Amino acid sequence: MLLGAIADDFTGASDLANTLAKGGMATMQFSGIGQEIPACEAGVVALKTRSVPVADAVTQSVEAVKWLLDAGCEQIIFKYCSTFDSTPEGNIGPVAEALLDLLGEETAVVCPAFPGAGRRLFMGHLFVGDRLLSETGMRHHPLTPMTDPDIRRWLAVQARYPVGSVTLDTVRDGAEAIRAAFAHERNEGRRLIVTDAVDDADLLTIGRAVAGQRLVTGGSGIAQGLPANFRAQGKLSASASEIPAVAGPAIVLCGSCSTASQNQVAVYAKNHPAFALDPLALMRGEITVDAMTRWIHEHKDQTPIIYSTAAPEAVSDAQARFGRETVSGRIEDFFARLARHLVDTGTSRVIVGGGETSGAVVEALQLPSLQVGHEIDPGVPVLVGWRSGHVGLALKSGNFGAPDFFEKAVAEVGRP
Ligand SMILES: Nc1ncnc2c1ncn2[C@@H]1O[C@H](COP(=O)(O)OP(=O)(O)OP(=O)(O)O)[C@@H](O)[C@H]1O
Ligand SMILES: O=C(O)[C@@H](O)C(=O)CO
Repeated sequence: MLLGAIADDFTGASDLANTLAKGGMATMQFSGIGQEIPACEAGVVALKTRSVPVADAVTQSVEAVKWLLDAGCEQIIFKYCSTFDSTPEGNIGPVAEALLDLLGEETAVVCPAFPGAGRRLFMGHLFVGDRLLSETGMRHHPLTPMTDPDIRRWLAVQARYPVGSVTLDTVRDGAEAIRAAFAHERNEGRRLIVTDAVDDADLLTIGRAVAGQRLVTGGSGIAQGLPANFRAQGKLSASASEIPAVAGPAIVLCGSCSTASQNQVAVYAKNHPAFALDPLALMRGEITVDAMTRWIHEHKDQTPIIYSTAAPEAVSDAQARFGRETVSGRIEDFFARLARHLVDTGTSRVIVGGGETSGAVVEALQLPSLQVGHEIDPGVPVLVGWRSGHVGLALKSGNFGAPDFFEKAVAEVGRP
């Protein structure tokens, strides 16, 4: 393995794995660490560290990176969300600083931009489409509400060391200019350097500038330019990886409350049986995995969707009654147990909406290694794992995908 990555959630991991696979690297996605490593050039370890306590996120990230280094990785990517999902405590700053220390690097780029999904960084400010981050639905995120679009200021609250900045004018001056700007920031004692990128060409330029740096941090966009650095050194094989076909019943599970997910659920529910999981009923123990499975099996020919997706007011109401972590945990746990029960009773294709939800589901399915296949929509590839048979998956980040994403995913997951 040449290039190793840790991602702070599972959909983020498959988003990054998708970028690396499209860049021509033989790529695997791992759930946690310690398993046997199949032959590959890039490996992305999916963690579930976005919303855990800071110390846990740091420990898990450091352990995973040590495992990747042992596997031979020359460069490490720390992948977080293209909407920089984090809180004033972390976890992006503390994890990035711990990795700098581990890797013996003084600086690392910080660039969440992903223009293909409308995330652009200009003058340190993050935009989603034509809106500042804090003016989008991210303001109401159930776990990491993003209320400040200035990534330099938001990261500075989390970080121990002063935060640096390289703006678009320098990026457009080319890779040498970026390297010089990084050196300047380092001399000023600034270690994490928020770097603007507005289009894919900017990300490719930044990719060239960070060739040879041990740590790169960002959204999946930052990885676009990295395969070329390894190819230029003659280190990549030419063969494309292939995934096996997976036939059999599919299920759609959505625990994401993002604006895009709300629309996608509504579109899918027009033509498929749909069950809205009510968090209050779940908390009262009125919905069981057994009962849900019976309902799903009755409708299995029409590929039903189960969703907890709800509007911000309903989410706040449930959180106010039971506490944010408690209600999130209960919903994630339900989806996880349901997915495991379904796969163990014949479902072979699982489409999940939401990063935390995907993490809970993949962990419950105990799929240590996932092969990365073709792209369904930007940032969402088809994945295939093994649990007493092949299991096809799509893990959709909350805000990714076209309105008809779930319909498309049902058609694409399982296709080799
Ligand atoms: N109706 C609800 N009320 C309260 N919390 C909910 C509700 N539905 C889902 N949740 C919780 O909100 C969180 C949503 O996070 P998740 O990462 O799955 O989606 P997302 O943030 O939209 O996706 P991504 O992280 O990929 O952008 C989960 O912990 C989930 O259990
Ligand atoms: O970067 C993104 O937006 C996604 O890969 C993600 O991490 C959402 O959970």
